[in-house]
Amino acid sequence: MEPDERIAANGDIFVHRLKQLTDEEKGRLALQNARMVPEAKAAKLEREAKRHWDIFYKRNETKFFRDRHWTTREFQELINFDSEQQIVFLEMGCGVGNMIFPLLEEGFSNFYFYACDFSPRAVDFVKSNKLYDESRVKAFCADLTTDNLFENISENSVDIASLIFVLSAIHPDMWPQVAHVAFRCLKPGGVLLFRDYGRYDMAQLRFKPGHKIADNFYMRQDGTRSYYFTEEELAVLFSKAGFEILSNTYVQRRTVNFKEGIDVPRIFVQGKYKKPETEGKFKYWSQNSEEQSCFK
Ligand SMILES: C[S@@+](CC[C@H](N)C(=O)[O-])C[C@H]1O[C@@H](n2cnc3c(N)ncnc32)[C@H](O)[C@@H]1O
Repeated sequence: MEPDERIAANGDIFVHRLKQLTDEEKGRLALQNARMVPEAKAAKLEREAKRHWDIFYKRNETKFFRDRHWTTREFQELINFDSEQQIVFLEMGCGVGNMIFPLLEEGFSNFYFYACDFSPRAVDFVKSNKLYDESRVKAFCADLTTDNLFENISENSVDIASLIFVLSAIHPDMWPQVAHVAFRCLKPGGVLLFRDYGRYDMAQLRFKPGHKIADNFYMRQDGTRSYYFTEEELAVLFSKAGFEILSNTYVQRRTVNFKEGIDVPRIFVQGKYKKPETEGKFKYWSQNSEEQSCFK
């Protein structure tokens, strides 16, 4: 497949390419279909999603995810502010705070941080971090597939929100609700920063038969789930929620762990989605006529 060029609402050109599968990789994906997760079990995983993540944090405590030190490099929106300007930041699905604590450490004295997750244990870990300071951070429990975020956050009050490796953990049927919650909490002109797993990332290709729930949606051994996105489906999802797509593209990175001798290529999708200054007035950038017809 040739790289595909598109022009974003802000005039940037994206050059991107969906990973090409080798025959061996196609074989592995076909094998995953041989034994799917039974429907009843998939429904139970959905009902117990919060419990599985809470057990995940009980087992792994704060040791699993690394601090996200790349965020200011990848998301200039975090640093392109007048230092006098007061910024309200919300991390949606914060886990143990691997995004906000590196920012707090770097200063960001004009930021007020909100951080929420539906796992009470994750939120407790955020609150017990030595950098947690109630005058600068508020962590609380919220399920992004419901409205309960608004018990702690007012609508139209957030300048920057983030969804970092969170949407993939949520059932696809619930994504429009999550996108809608993000849209509602942002101020007009506010931006949602997004990163998550990309289609045919090595973690997707590694699943053995017995783990696939639906197309590109899998169950891990510990009962948490993961989806692998194309950039098109994210563009459609967030545009339908009312966002202007500032950027939305595959990024290729490597996961490196020298101690364990690991160095593997990864595929993520990264996006910046803006709530228009005047609601309803935005340009959708897709040149795909089928997708465009969704927005007419
Ligand atoms: C892969 S972790 C990422 C955590 C953090 N954003 C980071 O980058 O380290 C996914 C997080 O999403 C949270 N999560 C999953 N579904 C959620 C939901 N419906 N509402 C709120 N949080 C959710 C999980 O508890 C977990 O902390």
